[in-house]
Amino acid sequence: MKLQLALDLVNIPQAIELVKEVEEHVDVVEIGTPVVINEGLKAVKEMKAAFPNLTVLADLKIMDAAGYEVSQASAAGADIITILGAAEDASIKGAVEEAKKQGKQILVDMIAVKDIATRAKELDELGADYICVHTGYDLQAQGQNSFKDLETIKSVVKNAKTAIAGGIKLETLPEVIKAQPDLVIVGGGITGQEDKNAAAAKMQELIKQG
Ligand SMILES: O=C(CO)[C@H](O)[C@H](O)COP(=O)(O)O
Repeated sequence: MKLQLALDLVNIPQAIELVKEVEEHVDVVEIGTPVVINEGLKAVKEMKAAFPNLTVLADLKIMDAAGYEVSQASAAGADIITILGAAEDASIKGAVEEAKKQGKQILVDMIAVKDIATRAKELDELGADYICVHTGYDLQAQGQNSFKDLETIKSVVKNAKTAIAGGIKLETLPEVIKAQPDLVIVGGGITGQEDKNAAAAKMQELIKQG
């Protein structure tokens, strides 16, 4: 099980400073969608240049023109690129094919997918590297989470790794760990803490204990 730090509400210098604080305790650094919208793939490029040994995920949430967008994110240095599970199969195939060509990986974000079990099974067969259940900010605000959806994908997915994102905090992490995803994605649960290093360290400790 690995820990991914999601950076969403920062600019590039703030993102780099934040990673310096927690680098030793995280496995993957995510350049979040708002950062890519504000700063472009330059954010991925600068993060990879600053931390060449860290795995960098570009949270592009691709919906179309998938092969092209994966090729651009790969050229910027992303190791993992996200596409939406709601995208057409042709787009998923395009993303997977291009990622394979570039030696990169695809994480499929299940945000807004209604029939999680059926779609996860299909995405697994289409060759996704990761399938990620995700409660976005707008549904977190309504008190929702993805813990049940994680169990659902764990029961149907045969090849892909599983991931979970959306409002995970130190207090809720034990429940997530119980379901044994391959990747736990945490944004505000680390970046919103006064002592970010301590928060990331504690989370990584719990994750390592499994
Ligand atoms: O992709 C995202 C929002 O669309 C976030 O990166 C993801 O939800 C993790 O952040 P947080 O732990 O703050 O919810």
